[in-house]
Amino acid sequence: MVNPVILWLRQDLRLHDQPALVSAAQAGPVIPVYVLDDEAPGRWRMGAAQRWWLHHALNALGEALAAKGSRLILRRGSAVRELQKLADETGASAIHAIRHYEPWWIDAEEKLGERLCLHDGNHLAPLRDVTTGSGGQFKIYSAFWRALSERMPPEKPLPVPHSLPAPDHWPSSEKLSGWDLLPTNPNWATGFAPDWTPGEAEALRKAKDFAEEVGDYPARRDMPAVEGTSRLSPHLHFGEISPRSLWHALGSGANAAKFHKELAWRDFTSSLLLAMPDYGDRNGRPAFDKLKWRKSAADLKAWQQGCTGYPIVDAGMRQLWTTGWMHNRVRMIAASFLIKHLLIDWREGERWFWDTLVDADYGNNSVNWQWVAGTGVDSNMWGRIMAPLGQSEKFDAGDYIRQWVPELRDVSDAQIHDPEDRPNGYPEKIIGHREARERALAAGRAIR
Ligand SMILES: Cc1cc2nc3c(=O)[nH]c(=O)nc-3n(C[C@H](O)[C@H](O)[C@H](O)COP(=O)(O)OP(=O)(O)OC[C@H]3O[C@@H](n4cnc5c(N)ncnc54)[C@H](O)[C@@H]3O)c2cc1C
Repeated sequence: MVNPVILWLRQDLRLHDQPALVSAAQAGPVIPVYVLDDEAPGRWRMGAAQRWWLHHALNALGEALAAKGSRLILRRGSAVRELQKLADETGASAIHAIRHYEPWWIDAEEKLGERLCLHDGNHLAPLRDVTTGSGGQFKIYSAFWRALSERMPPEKPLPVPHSLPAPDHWPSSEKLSGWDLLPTNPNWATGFAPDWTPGEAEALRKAKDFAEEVGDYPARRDMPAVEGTSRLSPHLHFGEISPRSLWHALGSGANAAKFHKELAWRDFTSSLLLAMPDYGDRNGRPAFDKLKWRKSAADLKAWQQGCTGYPIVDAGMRQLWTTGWMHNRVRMIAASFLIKHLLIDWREGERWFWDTLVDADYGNNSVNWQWVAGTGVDSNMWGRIMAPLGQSEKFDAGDYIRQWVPELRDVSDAQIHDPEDRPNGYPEKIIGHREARERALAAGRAIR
């Protein structure tokens, strides 16, 4: 009898280009398992919007595995404990998994020891190998990109194995419905379903469709009113499509060059976590530890609920609440507004995004928040204060605002970015731009 092997699935919920799956299938009968681990990440346990996604993604993966004569085993608790238990129960000889860079996963991987066979596959390149001349992690994206580009294009994606050998006896599995991942009472996710279909099949379909449009990406990616980006971020976060599959789906021509460069940001943020695992909690520049943040529950709530009186900010925050996603340009504007206009600690915004984004990703979220704040190792730009009204006009956000802020539905193009009359109870500005700017600059000067 050949001992089975465990395939430990995390943010790599796919069958195509799945090196851990391919190796496991070559080694023996495969037991695919997903462990819902709310212990290891501590305060970074999966947020509510991600849980909605996870429920549907696991359903889809279970069906895809069943079509191959396999199953998805579900367990809940500490991943290390549950995997050790499962290995003892089944006599599994090894655990195969794709490498991840969140600090809690690195810790779990170390605890599993020699039993664990790790494979690269969720990034464009193995990130421990993309280093500076002195062997450290890059702190600046442009330098990281130069080093990564030398290794591009990435390796060709692996095909789905023809068959998945099943064990003689399947171990027990928990029921997905028992995990209560979907919101009830109230069901705040009713706006998610029209926008999203979690799962590998949809991720691959979207990548194929986007290949037709990728040439327009540079011109359209900053315009929130048009669908000019791939909207693949939650699929990438949950590993329903691998970045190298996506790279190759779009071709290596000049058309896709800008997109490839944006996709590489994902690799950069994971790579930065290797050097600074607590980046989600700690200023990249310690000088900012002394910054006097304002504590205002009322202002934070106004921002979260999209009631700041700045239409572009409010549209973004309402898009986020309704759909679990926000356009990248608007994420920058809304984040800058919280940090600079309201002078509220970037970590408050980061936590809100963590709970409300379907694509919430420890590396991408923390690095981008710190980048906008100017507190990060990759930016020193406290003084860069985005002007929300100017940004709204520049990127032609009128129709986007009308879509997400119904109070302003009938406002003219001339008025939409900063309506003089505030129709239908739309609030006055929470603070004037000039006043906010001066306050933020003064706070920055005080820590010099
Ligand atoms: C304050 C703030 C917080 C953010 N939090 C997250 C987050 O939690 N999760 C997340 O995936 N992205 C985050 N981003 C980055 C970016 O906004 C999203 O990746 C992007 O909007 C997703 O939409 P898309 O898939 O259509 O992007 P596309 O433009 O189609 O890009 C394709 C992919 O490239 C990667 N990518 C693109 N831009 C970035 C970037 N700046 N940083 C890292 N990866 C990038 C993403 O995986 C994205 O899906 C954040 C940005 C800001 C300013």
